[in-house]
Amino acid sequence: MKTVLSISGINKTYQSGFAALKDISLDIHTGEIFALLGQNGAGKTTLINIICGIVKASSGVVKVFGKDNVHEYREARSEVGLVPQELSTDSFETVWNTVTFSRGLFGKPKNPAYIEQILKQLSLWEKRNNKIMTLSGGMKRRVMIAKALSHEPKILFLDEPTAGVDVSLRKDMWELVRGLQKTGVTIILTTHYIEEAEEMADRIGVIRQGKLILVEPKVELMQQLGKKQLTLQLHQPISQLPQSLLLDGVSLSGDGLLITYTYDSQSKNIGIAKILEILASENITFKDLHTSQSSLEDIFVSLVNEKELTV
Ligand SMILES: Nc1ncnc2c1ncn2[C@@H]1O[C@H](COP(=O)(O)OP(=O)(O)OP(=O)(O)O)[C@@H](O)[C@H]1O
Repeated sequence: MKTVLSISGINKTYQSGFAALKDISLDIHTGEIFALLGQNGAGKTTLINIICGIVKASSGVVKVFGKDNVHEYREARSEVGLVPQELSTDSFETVWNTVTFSRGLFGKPKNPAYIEQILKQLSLWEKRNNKIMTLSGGMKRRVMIAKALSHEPKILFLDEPTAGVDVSLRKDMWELVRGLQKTGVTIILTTHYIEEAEEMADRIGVIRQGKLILVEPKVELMQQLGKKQLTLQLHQPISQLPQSLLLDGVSLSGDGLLITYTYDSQSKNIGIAKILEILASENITFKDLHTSQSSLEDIFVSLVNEKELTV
């Protein structure tokens, strides 16, 4: 897999002395959608701003298509588009002028056919002559995307693309991002919404208190998250599990009253029916049984709340 963006050993300590990023290293692959998850203040925007050259790292190296984003700033920056969290456009300008002007800022020659193409792709063509102030919030967000795409970047950063956006617009946005991916753009987005990462991402990174604590392909993460648990509350405590139940995922509580069986739906496991059969054959009776399933949300919350970093 080709690496389009390589981040190594990035640290950022703000002037206030606050260490916002701690030794971040990450490679982004061609054509993937990478979701960076983290709570408020985790460091997501700081990282994106460093990559895009808006904030200076205290140490570390960022390379965009092999170009150092400090020493070869122009080349590196020309490959990157950024849709910032805050909507900032000149309200009195038209959509067309705003997007065209943005392209000019990167020193790219005029290309009306390309601008037309992205405005159509973003369903903004009908509004091309409208002043930005006359557009709805969702349309303004699309204008921000059009601006970010105006100089034909190969990597697009979307910082909280759907913050404060209603459900239907969020779905439209997802469609749009998938469409961009099909045109060969690599996409990195930050989000608070777990479902957004679940829906969109090929890989997920979790950032907590300035540290990148996990990077996983979504499918693998979902398998971890797909864990289920069966809990059996016994009538009588037992001192230890019978030999036939000494299996992976089966455990007994300290008071000998609860047997739990944790399994993941994808992998082979001996099955609930089998466990119940063994219990019956061992004359172990239970008065209650319940199953539970951890969600992506559970895992994420437990990851970001852990006091000490163990990963
Ligand atoms: N210019 C600055 N000076 C000092 N501290 C800053 C500065 N900018 C950001 N920070 C701090 O760095 C930390 C990371 O902020 P950042 O904006 O990167 O977080 P985030 O993960 O994007 O959060 P959110 O989801 O709320 O946007 C926060 O504690 C923030 O207060």
